[in-house]
Amino acid sequence: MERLFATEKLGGRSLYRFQAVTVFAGICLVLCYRATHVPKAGAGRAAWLGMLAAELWFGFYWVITQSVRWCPIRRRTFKDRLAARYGERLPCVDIFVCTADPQSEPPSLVMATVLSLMAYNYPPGKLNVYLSDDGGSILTFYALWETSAFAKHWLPFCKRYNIEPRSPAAYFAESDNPRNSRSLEEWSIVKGLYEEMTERIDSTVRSASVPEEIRANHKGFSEWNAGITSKDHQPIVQVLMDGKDRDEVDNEGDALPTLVYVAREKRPQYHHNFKAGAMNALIRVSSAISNSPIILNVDCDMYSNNSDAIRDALCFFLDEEMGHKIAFVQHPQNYTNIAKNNMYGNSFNVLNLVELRGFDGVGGPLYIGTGCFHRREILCGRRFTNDYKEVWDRGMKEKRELSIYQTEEKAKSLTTCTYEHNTQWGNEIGVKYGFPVEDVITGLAIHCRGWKSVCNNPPRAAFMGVGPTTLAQTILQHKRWSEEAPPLFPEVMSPWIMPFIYVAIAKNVYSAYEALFYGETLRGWWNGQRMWMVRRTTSYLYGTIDTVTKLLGLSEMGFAVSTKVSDEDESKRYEQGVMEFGASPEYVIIATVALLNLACLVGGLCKILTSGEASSGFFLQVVLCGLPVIINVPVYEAMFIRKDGGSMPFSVTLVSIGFVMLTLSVPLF
Ligand SMILES: O=c1ccn([C@@H]2O[C@H](COP(=O)(O)OP(=O)(O)O[C@H]3O[C@H](CO)[C@@H](O)[C@H](O)[C@H]3O)[C@@H](O)[C@H]2O)c(=O)[nH]1
Ligand SMILES: [Mn+2]
Repeated sequence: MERLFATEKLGGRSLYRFQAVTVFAGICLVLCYRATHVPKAGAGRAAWLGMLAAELWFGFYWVITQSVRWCPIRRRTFKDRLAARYGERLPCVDIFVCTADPQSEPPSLVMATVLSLMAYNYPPGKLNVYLSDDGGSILTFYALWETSAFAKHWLPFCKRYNIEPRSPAAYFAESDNPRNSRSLEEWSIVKGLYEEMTERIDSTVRSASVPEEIRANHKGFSEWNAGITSKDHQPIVQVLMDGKDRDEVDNEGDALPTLVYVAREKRPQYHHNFKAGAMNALIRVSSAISNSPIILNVDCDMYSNNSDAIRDALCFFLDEEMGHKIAFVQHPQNYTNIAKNNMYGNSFNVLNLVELRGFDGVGGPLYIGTGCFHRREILCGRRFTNDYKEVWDRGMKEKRELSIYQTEEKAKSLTTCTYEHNTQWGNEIGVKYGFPVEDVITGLAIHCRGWKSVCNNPPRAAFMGVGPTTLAQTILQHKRWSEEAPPLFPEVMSPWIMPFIYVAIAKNVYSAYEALFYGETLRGWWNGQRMWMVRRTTSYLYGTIDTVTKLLGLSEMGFAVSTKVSDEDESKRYEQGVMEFGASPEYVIIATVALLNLACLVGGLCKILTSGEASSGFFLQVVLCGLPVIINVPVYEAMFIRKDGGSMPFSVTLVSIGFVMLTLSVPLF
């Protein structure tokens, strides 16, 4: 039987492999140099030990990171074969969207995501969209209620003109007129309706309350009585559209997807486990309402950009030869709002195009929390066995046994605070608890149970999201995701200098080449290097400290939701590619590191000039300080030149100068 997908090796890897192997050889030589050049006690032994540790660590890092990049693969799907074999006899799909806070995640943005997912090119009766609202907010519920009405215009419009993308926000932002001139009149009507709806949602969110006359329109509003707060409320489950209801049709008389609002119970005395907790509540709520064998989950800012993505994913799951081994199909995270030249290093081209595919070549990519199709059974903890048969017609029943009201009540009982007590939820079942990167750990656990995963990256990206637009947001995100002395180097004329120079140059030149090859700019690569430095000294440091204090039981895990909007000045600077600083400890670290490098460079140059030591091992040290100084130019600008609202606050500059003087005054070894 013809396969539903093809796997191809990514070509052109010989250059890469040459680079990886020779750099590795270089690292070995560097270590040889260390081993044969041990300074006498007192004469820099401590610094020598520090360098040795750093080089050993780098060697280890090199072997680990290169092994997953060794043989990346690319997948291609054959949707025509899927159509020929199955027609519209396709499985039901449940789609989960998570939102947490109407202030940092504006409901109108979330609704554009919801609409894009409802509009998939897929039998609507088989689609079920669930919105989890961890903010438990009537504003979000109101926005979803508006959306259920607008969907009746939007869905037939999308299908008639076969438009892409199907997020109305992204679609109308793309151009001022429709690509298909036949649709002009309808295009204007739908656009008008969309803008009016967005305006109503935004102004309701601004006023922070829903007027009485609107509340009268749907029974769901009555859930919000006076006492409700986002941290203290009963479970709420409201089916806003029922795909199984024959009378529920769009403006053309076609069936509609099911649309459900979910706010799991929250009480201050119970831990809610953030997004992982929301996902597990959704798994159970959906099992009572639609129980589809396939689950797609996206973050609220990740809209569907390719209406065929479900059919694409099914080409993997339904493939006769491999499908039964595949637990999940992960799509890369693409962002629409990447600043010029990737200022904050948030463009993941290389990650998406090399690393996810590299993982795919060795058993499957990680689960990265969004843009991922799972099989329900496997997400719920099933181990791999060769004889497992998926029940593809799950959730297909024409009629429910319970009424909608009874179904909602049952679903509510599955999302109470105590439901999971003394169960395996969050451990063996569902998404794992206790890690800020719940997604990665959950994916690894699935691999440990014997399953494989695949990475799919169709030519038209399946999902598009909003990346962080300020430095603070980026540091925060990466924090969550992670939880000089006497001549140290060989002299310029010594042959020992070769491996040092080779490792440094080959690694960086190759990484720049790779970035260019995958569509970044040189500036973008350069900015990415700066962000690596910033992240290593802030996010990962904080993450490590957090993890250690948590292990010692001194603090608890948190999940700070990243903001999806920024103020006008901030956005302007973001668009112009000007970095945004502020007054908190991470900026002190950034400024101190930058100043220290500058001080070392100046010190080193002075020493060379005054004592003519240019031929000594100092040369490499100066280069090593010089590079970070060049990379840090935007930081010096923010400290000493810029005067705008995003420049480095004077207090931060002052404190970091203090730190630098303190460091330099301590005699090292
Ligand atoms: O208590 C919470 C906290 C967050 N979220 C949702 O989780 C998603 C991700 O949160 P966000 O603040 O956007 O974090 P990011 O760093 O952008 O998320 C990335 O990293 C997370 C792990 O740290 C993954 O879960 C995400 O899928 C991945 O996109 C959003 O839709 C939130 O609404 C909840 O539902 N409940
Ligand atoms: Mn996000």
